Amino acid sequence: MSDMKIPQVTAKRLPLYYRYLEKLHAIGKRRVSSAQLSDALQIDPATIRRDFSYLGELGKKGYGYNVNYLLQFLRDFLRQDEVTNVVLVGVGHLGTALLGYNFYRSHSTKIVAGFDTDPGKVGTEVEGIPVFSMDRFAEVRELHHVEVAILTVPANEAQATTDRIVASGIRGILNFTPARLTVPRNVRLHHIDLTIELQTLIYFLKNFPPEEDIPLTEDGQPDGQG
Ligand SMILES: NC(=O)c1ccc[n+]([C@@H]2O[C@H](COP(=O)([O-])OP(=O)(O)OC[C@H]3O[C@@H](n4cnc5c(N)ncnc54)[C@H](O)[C@@H]3O)[C@@H](O)[C@H]2O)c1
Repeated sequence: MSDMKIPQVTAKRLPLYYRYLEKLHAIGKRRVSSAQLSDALQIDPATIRRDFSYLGELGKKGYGYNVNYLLQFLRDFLRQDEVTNVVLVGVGHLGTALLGYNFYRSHSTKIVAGFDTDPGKVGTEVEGIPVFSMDRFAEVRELHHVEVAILTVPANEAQATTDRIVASGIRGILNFTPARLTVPRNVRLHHIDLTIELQTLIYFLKNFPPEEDIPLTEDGQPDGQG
């Protein structure tokens, strides 16, 4: 169904419709008219009708659209149910916090397993997520079709761990360690360095103070701004 040819402008609007329909569904609404959708999303009703016409016979004249049906249709179309499984390596302080967070705002990403070398952690569950030994990495990765790993091991373990998980089939790494990692060209590496983020914030605060910090002249104009 998602291979259906629809104009790009329409395809871009589909997630907007989807999110709004999800809201309607959550409050128990069963029907919606193109005029109501138009009001809520600020999209011309004719455009909405045309967009939906690309998707097939979805609405009846004078009845509007069935929220449930439309939602299911768009869900299939957008494959919103498809979840990307992710693993986390290094279930320490930061790793535990991230397992607890588990990207709860996204329905499409989920940490399915943690890995650690500490025998005291292996075989336990942290925030309901099982922790495995590194020996089982390849097996668990394959079982859950995981291509993305979050790295929260100590910096001096980061490169060796990276080499190991990449050899097991990981193709994307979110690196929270301060280590500068080397990966093959077919692996995507994203680095999150909280120290640099914090220092950048402090630098900007010092050198480019927010508006409120600019001293005002007596008549309320920013000082030295003419
Ligand atoms: N804690 C923070 O606020 C914070 C913030 C930013 C970045 N970091 C970085 O994140 C990383 C983790 O920090 P932390 O405070 O959670 O450390 P931590 O020592 O609490 O946790 C590290 C975990 O990794 C495990 N581990 C060690 N070697 C391993 C290996 N080879 N394979 C798998 N697991 C291994 C340890 O057993 C431990 O559970 C560090 O590199 C740190 O610099 C931490």
